[in-house]
Amino acid sequence: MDEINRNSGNYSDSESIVRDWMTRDPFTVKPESTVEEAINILDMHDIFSVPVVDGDGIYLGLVTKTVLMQLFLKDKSLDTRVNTVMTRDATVIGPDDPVSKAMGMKDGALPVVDGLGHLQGIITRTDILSANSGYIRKVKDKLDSSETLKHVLNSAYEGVVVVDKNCTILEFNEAYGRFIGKRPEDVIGKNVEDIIENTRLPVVVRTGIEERGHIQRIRGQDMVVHRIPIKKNGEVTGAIGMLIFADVNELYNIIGRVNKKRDLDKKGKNEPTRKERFLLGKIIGSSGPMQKAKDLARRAARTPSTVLITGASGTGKELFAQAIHDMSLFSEGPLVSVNCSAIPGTLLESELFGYEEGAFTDARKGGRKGKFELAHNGTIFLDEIGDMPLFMQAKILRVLQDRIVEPVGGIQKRKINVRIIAATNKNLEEMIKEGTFREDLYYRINIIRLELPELKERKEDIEELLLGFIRRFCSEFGFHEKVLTPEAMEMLVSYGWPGNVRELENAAEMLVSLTEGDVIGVGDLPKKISDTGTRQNHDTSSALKDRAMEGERQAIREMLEECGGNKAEAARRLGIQRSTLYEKMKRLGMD
Ligand SMILES: Nc1ncnc2c1ncn2[C@@H]1O[C@H](COP(=O)(O)OP(=O)(O)OP(=O)(O)O)[C@@H](O)[C@H]1O
Repeated sequence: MDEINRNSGNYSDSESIVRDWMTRDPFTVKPESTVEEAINILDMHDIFSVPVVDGDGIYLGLVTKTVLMQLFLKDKSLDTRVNTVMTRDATVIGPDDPVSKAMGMKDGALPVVDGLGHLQGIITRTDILSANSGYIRKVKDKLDSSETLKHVLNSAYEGVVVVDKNCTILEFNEAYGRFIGKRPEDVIGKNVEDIIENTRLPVVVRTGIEERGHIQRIRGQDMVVHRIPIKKNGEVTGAIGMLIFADVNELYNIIGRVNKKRDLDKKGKNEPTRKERFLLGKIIGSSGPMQKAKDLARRAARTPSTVLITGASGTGKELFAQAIHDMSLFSEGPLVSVNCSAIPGTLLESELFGYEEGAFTDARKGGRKGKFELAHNGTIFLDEIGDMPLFMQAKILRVLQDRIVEPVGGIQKRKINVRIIAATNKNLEEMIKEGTFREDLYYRINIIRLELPELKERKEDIEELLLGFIRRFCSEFGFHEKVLTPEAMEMLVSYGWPGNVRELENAAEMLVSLTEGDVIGVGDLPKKISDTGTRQNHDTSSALKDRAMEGERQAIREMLEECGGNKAEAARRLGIQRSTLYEKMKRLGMD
C-alpha cells in the first residue's frame, strides 16, 4: 500500500487535517461483491471509485471506473468478484495527514485509512476544496490581526519591546523608538542589550519571572517599567518590556488623581470616605453646626486651598486643622504648627523663614530651616494669625502668593509646596478696620472659611462630649467606666462653658480623677458649675432641652428607619459612636 507521508508530517497547527474534512461512511463494496454490483454503485452515485472493505471494516483495495473499463475491453464476466480485479496498491491517506497531501490525486477520491488498516472515510476533490478555502480564511484572519496588532502597538503611548528567547528584538513600537531616539526598523533583529541601556529583559528570559513596576533609568530619566516573560507550554520563548510612564513624576500625579477620583467615587456624590469618617469621628459632636463644620472640613481637605478657621478659644480650631491635614493630599507630608502669638515678633521671621549661617550674632552654624520649609509637601498651621505683627504680615504675604521663602540673611530663595491653614479667635474684619490686620493678607487666607461655634450655641453636643471624654479618661486612667447622674448631666448641659470644649474636657478629666466610685453626682461638680445651675436657669434651659431632646429622638428614629433598624449603621451615619447611640436612646426613652 502506498501511503502519503503517513505520520511524517510536522505540520503547523493551523493547517487543515484530513479527519476534519473527509467524507465519513462512504459507499463500499465487499470483496465477494460482483463487478456488476460495483458498476451499479458507481453509476447510481456518479462516483469514480469505491473502496473494498471486509466484514471487520479493514480496507483491502479500490475499484475504479478505469479498472472496470479495462475489464470490459478484455470481455470479463459481470459476475467476476471485485477482490480479483481491485487495485490493491492504490494511494491512501491517513486521517491525521494534512489535506494538502491529498492534492494532485489521480482517482477522484482517496481512501482514508488509519494505522490499524480500518477505512475511516474518503477524501474527495470537493472535500479538499472546502478545506482549502477554510485554511485560506484562517490565514487571512491571522494576517489581518497581526496588522491590527502592529497598529495597536504603534499607537500605544507606552513603549513596547518584544524579544525572543535569544533576546533578539522582534517588535519595537514607535513610542519606544521616539524615547531612545531609534527607528524600529533599525533595531528589529538586533540584540536588546545593544539597544536598551540597563535592560533586564535577558534576566526575565532566563528566569521566567516577571518584574512589574520597576524603576529603570534610561537616558537620565527614571522610568517605570514592566517586564513580562512569554511562555509556551511552560517554556520561556521570549519577553515583553513596557515603559509605562514618560517619567516618575507623572506617576505621582496619576496616583494623586487616582486617589482623588477614588475618594470622589467612594463618597458617591457626597458620602465621606472611610478615612474621612474615621478622622472626623474623632471630633465629637453631631449638632447641626458641627455636622456643617465637619462637612466643610472634609470638602476643604480635597483641595489645596488655604483655610481660615475662626472661633473662640477652645472650640477645636487646632483639632479641625489636624483633621483637614490628615484627610488631605498633603497628609503624607508633615503638619507643622506655629503659634504666632507665642513667639516674640523679632524671632518670628527666622522661625518662619529660617536663616543662613552668619545671618546674625547668635545664628547657628549651618543655618536653620524655617517652619515653612519644614512643612514642605505638608501643611503649615498658622495658629493665632491675628496676633502676628504687621511687619510679619507683609512678609508672609509673599509666601502665600508665590510659595517662595527667603531665609534671613540668605540670597537664595526657595520654592515650597505647602498647604496653609490659619486660625484665629480674633475678629479679623474688625482688626482691618482698626488697621491692625492687613486687608490683602486677609483676602489671601480667607479662601475657605470654617467658623466654629461656641459650645453654648450647640448645647446638643455637650452630653456627647461629656460622655466621650469621661469614657476616654476612664480608659486612660484604667478606671471602671463612670456615669453621670441625670441631675449632674442636666447641670453640666446648662452651664455656659466660656472656655468651650477645652474647659469641658478639663472638667471631665477632673470629675473622672476626683470622684470616688462609679457615679458622678451634682455634689462632685465644681462650685462654679453647680452655682450657675439655679432653678431659674434650669427652667428655661429645660424647655430648651425638651425641644432638643425631641429633635434628637426624631433624628434617631428616622435614621434607624433608613438603616432598617441596624443601630451600628445608624450610628455610623449619624457620625457618633455606637455606644453613644445606645446611651442616647436610653436617655431619650427609646429602648
Ligand atoms: N469636637 C471636639 N471633639 C473632641 N475634642 C475636642 C473637640 N473640640 C475641641 N476638642 C478638644 O478640646 C481641646 C481644645 O481644642 P483646640 O486646641 O483644637 O481648640 P482651639 O480652638 O484651637 O483653641 P485655642 O484658640 O485656644 O488655641 C483639645 O484638647 C481638643 O482635642
